[in-house]
Amino acid sequence: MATVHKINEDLVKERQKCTFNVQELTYLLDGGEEVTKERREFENILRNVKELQDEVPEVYLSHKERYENAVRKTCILQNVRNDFEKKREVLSPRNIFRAGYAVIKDVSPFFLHNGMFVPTIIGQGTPEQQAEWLPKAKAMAIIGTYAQTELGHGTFIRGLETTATYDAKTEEFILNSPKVTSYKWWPGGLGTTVNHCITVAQLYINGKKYGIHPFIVQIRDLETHKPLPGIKVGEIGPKMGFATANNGFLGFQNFRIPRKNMLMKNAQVLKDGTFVKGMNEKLTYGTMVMVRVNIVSDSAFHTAMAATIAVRYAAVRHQSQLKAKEPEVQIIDYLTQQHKLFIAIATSHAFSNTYTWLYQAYLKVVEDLGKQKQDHLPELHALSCCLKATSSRDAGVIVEQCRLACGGHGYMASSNLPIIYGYTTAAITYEGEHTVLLLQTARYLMKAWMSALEGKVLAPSVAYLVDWLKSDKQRWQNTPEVIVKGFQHVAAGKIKDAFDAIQKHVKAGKDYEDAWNLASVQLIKASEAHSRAILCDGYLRETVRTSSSVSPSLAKVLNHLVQLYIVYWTLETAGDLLVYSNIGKDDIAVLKEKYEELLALIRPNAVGLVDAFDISDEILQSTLGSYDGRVYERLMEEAMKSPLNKEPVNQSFHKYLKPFIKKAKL
Ligand SMILES: CCCCCCCCCC/C=C\CCCCCCC/C=C/C(=O)SCCNC(=O)CCNC(=O)[C@H](O)C(C)(C)COP(=O)(O)OP(=O)(O)OC[C@H]1O[C@@H](n2cnc3c(N)ncnc32)[C@H](O)[C@@H]1OP(=O)(O)O
Ligand SMILES: Cc1cc2nc3c(=O)[nH]c(=O)nc-3n(C[C@H](O)[C@H](O)[C@H](O)COP(=O)(O)OP(=O)(O)OC[C@H]3O[C@@H](n4cnc5c(N)ncnc54)[C@H](O)[C@@H]3O)c2cc1C
Repeated sequence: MATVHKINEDLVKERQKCTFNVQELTYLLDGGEEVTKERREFENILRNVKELQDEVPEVYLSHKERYENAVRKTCILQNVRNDFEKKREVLSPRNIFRAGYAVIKDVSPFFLHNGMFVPTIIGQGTPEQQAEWLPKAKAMAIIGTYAQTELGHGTFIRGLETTATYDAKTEEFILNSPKVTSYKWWPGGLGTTVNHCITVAQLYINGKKYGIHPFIVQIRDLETHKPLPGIKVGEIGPKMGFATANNGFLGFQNFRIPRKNMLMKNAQVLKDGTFVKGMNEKLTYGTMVMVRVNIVSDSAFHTAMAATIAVRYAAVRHQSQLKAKEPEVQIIDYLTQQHKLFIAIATSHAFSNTYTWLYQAYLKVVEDLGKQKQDHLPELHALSCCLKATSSRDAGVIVEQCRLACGGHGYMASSNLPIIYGYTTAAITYEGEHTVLLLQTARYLMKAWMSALEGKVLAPSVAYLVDWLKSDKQRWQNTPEVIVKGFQHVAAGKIKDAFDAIQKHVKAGKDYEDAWNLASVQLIKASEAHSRAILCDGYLRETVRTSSSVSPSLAKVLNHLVQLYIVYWTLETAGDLLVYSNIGKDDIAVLKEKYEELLALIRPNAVGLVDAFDISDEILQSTLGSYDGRVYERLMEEAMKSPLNKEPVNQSFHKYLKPFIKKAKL
């Protein structure tokens, strides 16, 4: 029988202090009691699968062993999931995504199968293609990835070099990787796991180039798993994180695939080689839009993980005295510690709320596209780009801040903060590099500004530009609503400045593209300011909306969190607000006090708030963040698992140290 340990006394006291119902908040964050129950049930089943327990912590395994262990466990996870779904409803993707952390610890080699391969078939395939590939893909009879990036190009996908040349005689495409730079590079699971992939390649028909399109390609034999003739595939080697994601490379040499393997929901190639244009060529980029939306949710989860670890640890950890002769204090009682941590909790809520409305906006666009309507696509693209960029970047900063807040122990692998940092920061680069995505949003903002100047009606997310042009700056008040307006004024002011800078360069004789480049630092600042205004506005609106449907005690805490988020960012961007809004120095002084008040109000609920994220110990994988708070015992237990502690004297002593010391004595 498993030993039951006492919960750390500080954590017991913290939980007693909590002023709201933790369970109620968990249900709210999950999207309903049923979702929470489903998640807990599934996590509970996984907890009891003996084969999923690691005898040796993964960190001590070699690169190869780690990967093999991840594949072994991912297969078990998939089987458990299948059994679960036979008896009950299909698990929500977010619940499987969370459970994956309990099993794989790092990133699953199947990550891209569920995350991009299946969604691309759904988003880019015709009904016939879906009927052919989806059942096999969903049942995992075939396993796939998304192979777009190449050694030479990741951002500029119009520059991809893999070619798909149509041969009308055989009704096939011939895939080729003409140069080393045209090799696919990065796709998760490609290294040694998948047997299929979506390959994004330049289409050629009768010597004419038709741009990039997605193709389903089988790359390995389904029986032997050997690469098919004409395929060169392998793993790219160790990275900063993503240790078990099995990222790979792939090259083609006259590799033929049937015509029906080009995903043709948008553009089509007919048997005789006629090219039929799609409604909008950018719809080929649809999977990326979907993943960018999902990354906002991932960022919320990664931030919640780091906050849970660091807040519980801060409640357990005592260090230094505030007053002489008094006991050492819990480090969570240092205001500087609260400053580092409470924003982490609020940020996770901000991203969850943002994801909720952004995902609805995404679904609406998908529905519209089904009716051949694409009016909201540019706005969705602009929003998904800047919110992916800002949420992943903020999450990276927050996770690192949480690590620093745990002092030396945060640097331990067993805290799990390094792995969380690895996958959080990867998201800043993948699915569209940070700066590049901000610049995509900036393109939209420049057009919106021009439309505002022309008096046109703007899309809701940029409608504030019209208000800004119409009215004088509003009289400042230190209320969340007026502060959000202030963020909109900053965004509008920066958008105007960037626009004017471009115009200035153009007037001075520069090409528009050069003028754009010269103004691009201002453009990304405008995009960042726009993101912050959107995040604060959306978070505030969602909080007001949900507050009416939850208990008053919870509504109060949610209100403290949203205020903290807004005031934190006011103080962080005070310089900008002073330039672009009516805020005064005195208002900032008042807000500094307000911020300290909010920290004090949140303090008794800090542990309750991270408990409400309801991240099980198996998912958290952290010596510092476990529910029972046995921090020191767990650190010691984990240290004892080091292979170096398995023998009293390591052989290197006899081999190297002893002769070395002897020589030194002579
Ligand atoms: C253990 C079990 C686990 C189970 C798990 C279950 C999981 C389920 C839940 C899953 C949750 C999360 C899953 C996450 C999976 C994450 C996997 C991550 C791994 C990483 C993958 C990758 O990185 S894939 C590769 C991504 N690559 C990129 O993002 C490339 C970035 N570059 C681009 O997008 C383009 O090249 C760029 C947009 C920068 C430029 O394109 P270009 O064609 O040159 O266009 P422009 O000239 O700049 O613009 C022309 C106009 O087009 C408009 N536009 C551009 N893009 C879009 C678009 N996507 N949609 C609409 N419109 C677009 C642009 O705005 C311009 O318009 P304008 O009017 O002319 O201004
Ligand atoms: C962990 C991880 C997993 C990945 N998984 C996959 C996968 O499964 N499938 C897949 O296809 N790809 C994958 N990728 C690749 C990823 O999508 C690309 O790395 C990403 O899109 C960035 O492209 P890049 O590497 O070419 O960077 P680059 O574009 O070369 O960026 C380098 C620098 O140049 C700057 N830059 C580039 N273009 C511009 C511009 N127009 N204006 C201003 N600055 C610019 C960037 O801001 C950046 O600072 C993965 C990457 C990582 C790190």
